[in-house]
Amino acid sequence: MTIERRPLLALRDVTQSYQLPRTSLFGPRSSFTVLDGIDFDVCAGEAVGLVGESGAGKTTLTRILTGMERPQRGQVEFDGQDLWAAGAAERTRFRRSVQMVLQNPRSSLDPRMRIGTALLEPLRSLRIEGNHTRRIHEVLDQVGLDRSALGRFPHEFSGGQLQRIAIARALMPNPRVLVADEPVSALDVSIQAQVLNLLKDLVQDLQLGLVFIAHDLSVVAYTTSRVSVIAAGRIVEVGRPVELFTRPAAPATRNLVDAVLTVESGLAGTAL
Ligand SMILES: Nc1ncnc2c1ncn2[C@@H]1O[C@H](COP(=O)(O)OP(=O)(O)OP(=O)(O)O)[C@@H](O)[C@H]1O
Repeated sequence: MTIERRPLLALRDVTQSYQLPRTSLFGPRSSFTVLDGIDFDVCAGEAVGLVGESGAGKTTLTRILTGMERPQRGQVEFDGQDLWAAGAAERTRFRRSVQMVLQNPRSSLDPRMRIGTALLEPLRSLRIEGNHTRRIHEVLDQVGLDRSALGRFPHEFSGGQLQRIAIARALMPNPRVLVADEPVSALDVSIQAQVLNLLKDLVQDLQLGLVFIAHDLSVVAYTTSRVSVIAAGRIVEVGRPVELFTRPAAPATRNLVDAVLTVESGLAGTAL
């Protein structure tokens, strides 16, 4: 018996291009295709990875996936509904349901705002009503932070704790999908695993969909069960991370794996 996969969030045949500036006063404007026929999805309780060289299109894909940019062609589907064809109520539901975790919590959290206020902020901006204090306590428990954090400022926390706070902030609207763009690359290696384990636990416990973008292939392999490789705006390979990274088929995947091996052999050659 085959179990039907029902994606929570999906891109279907998404294409995006940008107009380039004219090279002469009356010359034609040419365009640059950043994403070309992209299919990408995530189900509830699933962590999927997105890897690709710099400039491959990851940021643009993320902006479209989170509704920040409208694709020129193709669909963004959330819970089976076309985001850009949906009405205002559906759009609002989407904005609450898909949240981002950014790379550097030191720059994504306002240094002058106490943590309690920072956690309330998404509820205010998304006009979510209810018992906010109870919600804050619930979310602090989910990310393993003490309530004493609420009255403190960002500079009083370590990088790992701050990323927990940033994850808590993303969880406040009770999303169904988290999109994490390099969530541990600004952290010490020793605490990266703690944040990755937290994300993995949240995927299981809350049945979240997680889209995980990172340069570090070992981090992607640890966190996700399926990876898409993007190169020059196209998805060139999809598979289970360990298989993909040990037996890459697409040249772009091979390049990513070779880049890791080059760095590792370079490090092995340095006298520490
Ligand atoms: N608004 C824009 N106008 C023109 N070109 C753009 C625009 N946004 C992105 N690009 C180009 O599209 C390509 C893909 O960019 P994108 O930022 O999505 O890549 P990326 O994979 O996220 O790279 P990185 O990992 O370096 O952030 C790049 O060549 C970039 O210069």
